[in-house]
Amino acid sequence: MNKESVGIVETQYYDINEPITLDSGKTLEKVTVAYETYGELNKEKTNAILICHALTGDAHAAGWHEGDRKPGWWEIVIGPGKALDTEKFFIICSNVLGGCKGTTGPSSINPETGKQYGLDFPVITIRDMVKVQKKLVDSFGISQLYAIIGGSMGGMQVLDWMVTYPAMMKKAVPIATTGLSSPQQIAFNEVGRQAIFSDPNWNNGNYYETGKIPENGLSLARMIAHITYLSDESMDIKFGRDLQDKEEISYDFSIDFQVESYLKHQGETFVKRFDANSYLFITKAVDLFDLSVNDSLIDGLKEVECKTEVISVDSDWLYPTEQSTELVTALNVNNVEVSFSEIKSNYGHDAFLLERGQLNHILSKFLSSSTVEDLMMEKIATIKADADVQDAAKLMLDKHVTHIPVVTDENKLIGIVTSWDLSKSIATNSNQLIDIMTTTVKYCHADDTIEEIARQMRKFDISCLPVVDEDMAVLGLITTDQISNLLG
Ligand SMILES: CC(=O)SCCNC(=O)CCNC(=O)[C@H](O)C(C)(C)COP(=O)(O)OP(=O)(O)OC[C@H]1O[C@@H](n2cnc3c(N)ncnc32)[C@H](O)[C@@H]1OP(=O)(O)O
Ligand SMILES: N[C@@H](CCO)C(=O)O
Repeated sequence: MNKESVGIVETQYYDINEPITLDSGKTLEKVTVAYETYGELNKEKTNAILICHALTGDAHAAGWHEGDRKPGWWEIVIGPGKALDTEKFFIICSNVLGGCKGTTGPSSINPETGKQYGLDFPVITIRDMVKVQKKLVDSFGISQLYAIIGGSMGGMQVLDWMVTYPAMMKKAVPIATTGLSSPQQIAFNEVGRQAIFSDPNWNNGNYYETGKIPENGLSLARMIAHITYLSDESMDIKFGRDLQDKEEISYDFSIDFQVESYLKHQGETFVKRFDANSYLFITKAVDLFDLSVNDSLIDGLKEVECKTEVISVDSDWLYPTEQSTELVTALNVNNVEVSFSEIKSNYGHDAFLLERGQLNHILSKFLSSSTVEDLMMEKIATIKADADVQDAAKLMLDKHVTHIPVVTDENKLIGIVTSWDLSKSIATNSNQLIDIMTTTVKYCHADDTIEEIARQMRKFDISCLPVVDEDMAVLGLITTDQISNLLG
């Protein structure tokens, strides 16, 4: 285990205690979500980052499960000192709805029958996966994520979050992905599904009790898909035309080339870790993904509010760079603050799982906070000047805060009341907020730099500043604790 790792971790489980209505109109009465977290959630709950996994990933993004020979799938970027620095951020990653690694999916028990769902599991969409993730995020009491990040199908979830819950994140990073699945992407998924359907062991999805799983079909599906995750160049570098365990070609249909052996290995290891029915449902969700409205991604992304970094891979022919630049264009047209990076790699699509240096560089640059807007708490408690001191005290206890901006009916800042002011009220025996609140209140703007306001806060020895717009309307609060937490 290397010293930048989060170390030994365990998957946890969250039961959603209400039915989930899906895009199809069907309902899942009971959903369990498998998830892992790394790092600490700060007391303002402003440092959470949600990681969304790709097609066959799971909640185990970083660290080690006891006894495993490999760490989580994104160990290269998650951990102390890495881009997703667990000394600053609270990282959450959950297994998707429909998966087979702890979250409810076709291999889970259907409460209505007491048997595995199989094909009785409803068809799900990326939005349904996101809906389930939102319930998990809500369960932590997080009202806004600092960022949401994911590659491939994980990038689709990121984009869906940006559209469905636009105020739920400050920053988003969709990687090696698309706003809608192309015919070629659907075609590869369909070939994989047909491989599973054609395996007699698949038995219309009823194989859990027969003990005979559709290994051949699932393995073939993975071999086909795996080719699309590589590039011609990387295959050439890895294998060339080298022979596997033989000096000469054998003129039969046994394995001659290393690449054949490699693909066989990829297929064989995959069937040990993945459920064939999950593969059907999740690839279907990918195929159905389409954020365009009236055939337009510009219309589809018009609700997006957060700062976005779109990342592609130059050798990715499955989710080519053009699909990322289409996203960038659509976000630009919608006045979203968007930046774009193309990873230079010969790995192909899977580069988003492998290119440690470039990913750490791009992600840490994008995630580092430079303006008040990046760090401030939104959706904060405010109070009117005609309230009494007891109302303010109750609000502070309820919301676990020590500073409340005092505002007019139009939400304009006219003062601030702090826990210190409340003690003044006892000393002076005054019950009206107006008598004890501070009216010469210092404030800042969303586009002020963190350095600038940190200097101001030090100079005036204050630990909290209201953030206002040009009309003095309150937008949020920023505290010295948040600044020191997230700047490290
Ligand atoms: C969110 C997520 O995406 S999670 C899911 C990600 N994980 C996967 O997709 C798992 C399968 N995919 C892979 O292994 C991907 O290629 C990656 C990106 C994860 C890893 O890539 P790389 O480190 O370049 O590994 P590579 O593609 O060379 O595969 C190495 C494996 O092939 C095996 N292999 C290499 N050459 C041969 C060969 N000639 N014959 C047989 N097996 C071979 C290695 O022994 C190794 O096996 P192991 O994984 O069981 O240890
Ligand atoms: N190889 C990764 C990426 C696919 O997009 C996976 O299997 O999830």
